[in-house]
Amino acid sequence: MARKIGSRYAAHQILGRGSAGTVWLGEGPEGPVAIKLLREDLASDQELVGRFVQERTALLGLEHPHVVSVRDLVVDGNDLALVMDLVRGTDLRTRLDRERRLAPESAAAIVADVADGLAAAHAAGVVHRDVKPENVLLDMQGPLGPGGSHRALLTDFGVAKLIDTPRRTRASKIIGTPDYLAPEIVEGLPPRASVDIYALATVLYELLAGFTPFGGGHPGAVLRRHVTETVVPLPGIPDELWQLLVQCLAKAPASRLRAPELAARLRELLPLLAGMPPLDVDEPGAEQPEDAPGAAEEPEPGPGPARSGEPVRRRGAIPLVPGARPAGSNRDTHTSMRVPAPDELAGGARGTARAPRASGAPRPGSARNRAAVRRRRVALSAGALALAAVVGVGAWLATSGDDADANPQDTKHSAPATP
Ligand SMILES: Nc1ncnc2c1ncn2[C@@H]1O[C@H](COP(=O)(O)OP(=O)(O)OP(=O)(O)O)[C@@H](O)[C@H]1O
Repeated sequence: MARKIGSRYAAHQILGRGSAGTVWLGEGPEGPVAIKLLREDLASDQELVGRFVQERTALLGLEHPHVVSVRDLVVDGNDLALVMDLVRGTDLRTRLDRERRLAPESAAAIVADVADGLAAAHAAGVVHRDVKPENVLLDMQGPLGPGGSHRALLTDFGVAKLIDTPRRTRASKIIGTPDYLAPEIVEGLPPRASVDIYALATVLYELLAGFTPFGGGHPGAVLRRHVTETVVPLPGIPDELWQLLVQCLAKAPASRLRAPELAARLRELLPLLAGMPPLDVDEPGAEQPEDAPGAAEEPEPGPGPARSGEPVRRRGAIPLVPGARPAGSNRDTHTSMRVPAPDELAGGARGTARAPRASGAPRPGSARNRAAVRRRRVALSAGALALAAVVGVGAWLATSGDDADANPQDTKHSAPATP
């Protein structure tokens, strides 16, 4: 039976669940819609209410074929709901979990679409701050694009922010998902449009490789790698595409391309990439999870294909919403965390990021390598414990809100930013 949402909408069927609520297939006065309904037990949570309002605010007046439009915000008793354009399809994470890696042409076409959506958001003065495969929807009803890919749309502007909000002090809090966080965010600088480019380049790398360039293990180690490590080339990637990736993953924000240029450059590359199969990249170092603090108690594999054909499980993010992980979901969600001090970033909880290797090359986690890994782990454990102490789980969840230009959701104030 349909559930009424306010006076104008009815929710018919669950399409998916996120950390803060459920997305329903619904009906409104103008036809089918998607309705994101805040979980009832979270209705009194000002932080999450702020996210819903923020999403509506950020997208006011933004209409673009590669952005999911928000049509309405409904407040009705305990119900708080965002009414969005319905995208008939799936999200990019689901597709990536299913296929492990995408063909370069398809990956480039999807990322070009998202870059177009970002270009529109940036032109409207909005930085998304949480670009990741979970927040890209694929429209499977529309016509197919290059490489047989579906039109991609950027969604979930719940932590979006106006680009030029003045700020007085260095940020003390990080909002985002560790694997996709630009180094300047980790260093406490204000989020500019270039953070979205870095995150989107990370997504492109992930679509091609099956894992993110700096992900895996303890969140503190992931943050540090963004700042200190350089990305390792993917075997078999065409040089032009690699150069584009490297430029957009530059540590210096000013060196990255802007969104319209990224979209254009990717589209120029499509003929070159046409017909190329997915890259032959095998899983990164199998020793990865063992190095992480607490890894012994958590036998989950790191990024890369999971054992026994299970979907990939990524660690490294602590849900912003306590107890919010949807049943059966292995998704990370965005996180609110403390900015590490410079000396914390300089030291290493772990050695280097996982080096991609061509399929068939010796596995870093093989018996041959295990003794060396063990030796290295002993040497690293002191550093790992030190970093875990300063960037520990408790700190991530209990950050103090002294960020000078924090969003409503950052500081638990309820007033939304206005454009
Ligand atoms: N506009 C939409 N049209 C169709 N399906 C949607 C739409 N928005 C979201 N969904 C579906 O609902 C699911 C949950 O979306 P939601 O934005 O709540 O969560 P998420 O982004 O996966 O996680 P989180 O909110 O925790 O970051 C998505 O994975 C997608 O499958």
